[in-house]
Parts: sequence; structure tokens; C-alpha cells
Amino acid sequence: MKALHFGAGNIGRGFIGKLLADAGIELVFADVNQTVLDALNARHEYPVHVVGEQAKVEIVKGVSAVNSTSDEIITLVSEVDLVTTAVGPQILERIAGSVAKGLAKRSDNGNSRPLNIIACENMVRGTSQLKQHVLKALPEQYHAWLEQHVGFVDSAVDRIVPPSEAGSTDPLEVTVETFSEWIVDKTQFKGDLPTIPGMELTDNLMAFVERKLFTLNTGHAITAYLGQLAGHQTIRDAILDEKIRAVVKGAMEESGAVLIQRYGFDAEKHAAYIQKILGRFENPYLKDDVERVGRQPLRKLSAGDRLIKPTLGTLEYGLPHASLVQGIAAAMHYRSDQDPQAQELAALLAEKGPQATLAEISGLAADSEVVASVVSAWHAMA
Ligand SMILES: NC(=O)c1ccc[n+]([C@@H]2O[C@H](COP(=O)([O-])OP(=O)(O)OC[C@H]3O[C@@H](n4cnc5c(N)ncnc54)[C@H](O)[C@@H]3O)[C@@H](O)[C@H]2O)c1
Ligand SMILES: O=P(O)(O)OC[C@@H](O)[C@@H](O)[C@H](O)[C@H](O)CO
Repeated sequence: MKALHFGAGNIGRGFIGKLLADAGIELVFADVNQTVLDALNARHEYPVHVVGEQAKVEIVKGVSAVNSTSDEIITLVSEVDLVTTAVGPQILERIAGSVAKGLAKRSDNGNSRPLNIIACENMVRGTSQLKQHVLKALPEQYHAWLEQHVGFVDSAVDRIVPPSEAGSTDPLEVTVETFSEWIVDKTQFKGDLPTIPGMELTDNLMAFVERKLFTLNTGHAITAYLGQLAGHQTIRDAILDEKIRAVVKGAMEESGAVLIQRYGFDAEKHAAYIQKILGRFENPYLKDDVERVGRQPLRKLSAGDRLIKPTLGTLEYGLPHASLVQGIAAAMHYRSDQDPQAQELAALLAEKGPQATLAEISGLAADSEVVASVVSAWHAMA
């Protein structure tokens, strides 16, 4: 079996690529970072530091890499059995063009072996969104062929992988926590279901996607935003701050109450899930900056993402949302010189003020009670 994985970044090297290579799949990474590409092609292996009480270094072997903007992608897509991505939600549209060209070539070549494509991004049904971008770029004459031979499989992916420690000189080295979870929608595959140790199959993906994104990522983002406001550099320092921890736990519980109503989760098990996540944020072996976790605040404040979607759920079911409101207000205070979305957020706030800015980014009604609560929390935090 051969796979093409877009994005040789933290989660690409530290989780998805590692699982595929460990399963004996011939793996080619596609990326745009020339340093990483050159190192992968020079060494064909890299170290993964799995940190925890019993730290170990695992070597991922037998990998190679191509530039994601080169025509090699087209040939690879026409040949491989599996395409995965971990590039960031905003990049999916950018890779869709070459994926579409590769699919057209695959069809022209008469390759009717099933191909499955799995986007491993922090978003709800990211692969389905990639499919829409691919369909837009693919001439209509190939659409029926695509429906017959290409599976677009949605997934939920969970493993905290910060960038390597400052001071590391190896561009390929990656440090990961022990925990990992990759859950894919088994109803969307074409051909036989693959057996890849570490990849779990489900027919109830939405529950898992929302459970992960609206618990871990909701809490993670709020830890980052409140952490930055309180002057903490890392997620660990922030979550060890009792005031922050109370809001983060409160927000995960508020979001959890929505998930319990929506998906019928067991309340006790969900409380244990939250507790475990708090422990993961505290991990003394990982140095995860609030700036990584808070990155791209406009994405994180959008209607379908980790802050607004759970809040909409509380409105739908008439449930409390005071901690989520604190988290949204803190997100609107996020600043980073490295992050264009943080700059855009600051510019919008300066131009339009908090009420109009929040309404524009999140889709919430400007005159709603919840927007008024966020605005007042935002002023209080300033
Ligand atoms: N790091 C984590 O803890 C984690 C965990 C779960 C999910 N995720 C998700 O995985 C995705 C990637 O996150 P990350 O933390 O690995 O980010 P990252 O920045 O470390 O990696 C992204 C990689 O994509 C590459 N890239 C950018 N444009 C590209 C293109 N056009 N073609 C191919 N590659 C391109 C970048 O060069 C980089 O190597 C995001 O959607 C993120 O939400 C991350
Ligand atoms: O990757 P983002 O920007 O969507 O979110 C930042 C972190 O919350 C995220 O990368 C987590 O580390 C990850 O989702 C853990 O599974």
C-alpha cells in the first residue's frame, strides 16, 4: 500500500505520518518547507520523542518527500491508495487543484483501484470540505468516476504536538504526548476497510468529532487566550493558574452539557474525559506555547468552531454559557505579531468596536444577549 500525506508538520510527522509508516505503508510526504523536504529525502527517517513518565524515541523509517507545488503530486495522486492531510483548514483549498489534476490523470490512466482521502484537521468534516474544493477544480466529466472510485473519509484527530523545543537543530525531530486518537468514518470508504494500527473506525463520527473539538479544543483555546492575558507563556503555566483553570473547566462542562444532550453521552464518562484533558494540558514533559494554541483567532471565533458552536448549542438547549462567554471575550483580546489573523482582529476591533467585530466574525446577531455579555466581559478584561 502506498500513501501520500500533505503536511510534514507537527501532526503530520508526529502522528499521522508515523502511524502510516509504522503500518508498513510506503509513505511520501508533500510539503512546501524546503528544509524539511531536503532533510526527509536525505535521511528517509526521523525521530519522534514520545514523552511521558517513560520517555522513548521512536524512529520513523522509509519515508520520502515531494514539493506540494510540483507536478509530482499529480502522478502520485494518480497512483497511491491513500491520501491524508494535516496542513491546516485554510490550506485545503490550495491543495485541491493538484489533487483534482491527479484524479483526472488516475481516471484517464484507467486506474480503478479505490482511493481514499482523509483530511486530519481540527474542523468538523474537513474531508467533506476538501471534496467540495476538489469537485470545483475537477472537470465535470470526471465527477461520476470520482463518486464511484474515491472515498472522502472524515476523521477526528487528537494528539498534542507542539513544535520542537527551541534549541533543537534537527528540522525533523518532533515531540509528542503519549495519548493519541484517530477516528475515521467507516461508512465513507471505497473498497476494503484498511487495517492501520492506531486508526479507529466508527459509524458515528459526528459525535467523536464534536466531542473532541468542542471539549479539548474549546478548553485548549480558552486556556491559551486567558493564559496570554494573565502573562503566561505556556499552556501548562496557564492551566495551573487556578482562576484560569476554573473558567476552562467551566467552559468544557458547559460545552459538555450540550454534547450530552445532543449525543446522549454518559455524564460521568464525559466528566472523566474532561478531567483527563485537564491532565494533558498540564503535561510537564511538553512545552506548548499559548501562541501556538491560540493561533488564527478568526478561525477559532468562526460560527462552526470551538468557541461559538458550543455557545450556540447552549442557546439551543437553554443551558448556561458564562464560562464560554469569558473564553470568547479573551479570544478577542488575543494578540500576536506573528499571526496575520491576530492583526486583522485587532484592526477590526479598532475600526468597528467589539460588538460589530464579534457579530461579523462569528455570525452571532449584533443585538443578541450573548454578544452583549461577551462585550461586557471583553471591557472588564481590558
Ligand atoms: N499539532 C497538534 O497538536 C494538532 C493535533 C491535532 C490536529 N492538528 C491539526 O493538524 C493540522 C496541522 O497542524 P500542525 O500543528 O501539524 O501544523 P504545522 O504548522 O506544524 O504543520 C503544517 C504543515 O503543512 C505545511 N504546508 C503548508 N502549506 C502547504 C501546502 N500547500 N502543501 C503541503 N503542505 C503545506 C507546512 O509547511 C507545515 O509543515 C491543523 O489542521 C491542526 O489543527 C494539530
Ligand atoms: O490546531 P488548532 O490551531 O486548530 O488548535 C490548536 C490546538 O488546540 C490543537 O492543535 C491541539 O493541540 C490538538 O487539537 C490536540 O489534538
